[in-house]
Amino acid sequence: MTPKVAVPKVTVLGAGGWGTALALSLLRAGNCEVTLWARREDAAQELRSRRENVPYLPGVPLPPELHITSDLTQATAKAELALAVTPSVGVPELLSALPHKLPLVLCAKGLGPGGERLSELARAQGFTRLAVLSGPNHAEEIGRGLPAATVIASHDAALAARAQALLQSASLRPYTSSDPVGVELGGVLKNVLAVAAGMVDGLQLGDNAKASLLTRGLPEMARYLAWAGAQPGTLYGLSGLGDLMATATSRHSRNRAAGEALARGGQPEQGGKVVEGLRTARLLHDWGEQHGTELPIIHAVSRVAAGEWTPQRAVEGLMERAAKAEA
Ligand SMILES: NC(=O)C1=CN([C@@H]2O[C@H](COP(=O)(O)OP(=O)(O)OC[C@H]3O[C@@H](n4cnc5c(N)ncnc54)[C@H](O)[C@@H]3O)[C@@H](O)[C@H]2O)C=CC1
Ligand SMILES: O=C(CO)COP(=O)(O)O
Repeated sequence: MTPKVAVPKVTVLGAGGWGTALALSLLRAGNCEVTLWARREDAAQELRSRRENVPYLPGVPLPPELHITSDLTQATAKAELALAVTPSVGVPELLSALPHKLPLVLCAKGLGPGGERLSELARAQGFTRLAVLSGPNHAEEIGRGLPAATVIASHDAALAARAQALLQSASLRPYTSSDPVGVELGGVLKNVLAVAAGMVDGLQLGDNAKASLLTRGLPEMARYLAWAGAQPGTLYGLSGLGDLMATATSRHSRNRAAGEALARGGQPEQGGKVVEGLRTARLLHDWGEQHGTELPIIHAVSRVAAGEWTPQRAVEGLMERAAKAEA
């Protein structure tokens, strides 16, 4: 009799749109058993009974083999790997409830309460096996199995390769990277520029304005990434430019839609869905002031999001800056 080979178990922590899409991606890859953890038992029950994530990923069936629980101990007990996919504000609480030996792939695109990288928070809490996953990946498309690429970055090459092997499928192509700082921050900063792009859409300023704004946003991203110690080329990969292109132009992007709503005088956050770029804009704005670093577009988004400037005032402010060379 051939001995039974244990199937690896992977848990996805966070049952919003992105957590659900990643759980489906792991199932499609077919190399592990997958558990999806929801913070609230009523949400877990709803997912189990409807077999659909109606609030966050409607129209995508959840197959019967997807385990769903709100019991964190049960979700992580036998997991060889966990994907942390709550919004960034929920990450500190999640980390404090997890065993430090659990290998973690951080998938949120936001910063900690004091502007820390989420991987910095995790390391400070005692986690040693850490990776980040980021790229041009709208949950609405990945959830439906449309083809996409992403990046899994870690100083722990074996962990990045393992996560890559567990996620690689006909519809998702994960690359590995040894620059977790650059990969994590690309997804964080592009959200702010996506809000700005949404404002351009809302104000109907045209394609030239949007291309100019996004291109001039890149040096702002580069300044922050350089300060954080990222490798310079990472900004121009999938997790930087790639995600910026996807988010700033997509009908799916909550960040872009939030900017559009702000420009039209509406509410930026709708349906309980997280808009990371609004909070990130303020944290980066504060960092820029502290370090004397010019971040004019990020600064403008932060002012508009805080209700301190009108979107028109932000445009004037950007257009009336002193003349300078492009570099
Ligand atoms: N939606 C997308 O296409 C993508 C999202 N991301 C990032 O993934 C993270 C999660 O985003 P989504 O899944 O889209 O969010 P979502 O807005 O679809 O859902 C948020 C989920 O998190 C839960 N939640 C809220 N606060 C929580 C907390 N304190 N602790 C635990 N759970 C909490 C909510 O109940 C809900 O299930 C964000 O950082 C986002 O930027 C990254 C790539 C793609
Ligand atoms: O990060 C994303 C796509 O890569 C999702 O962007 P939004 O949060 O703006 O929807």
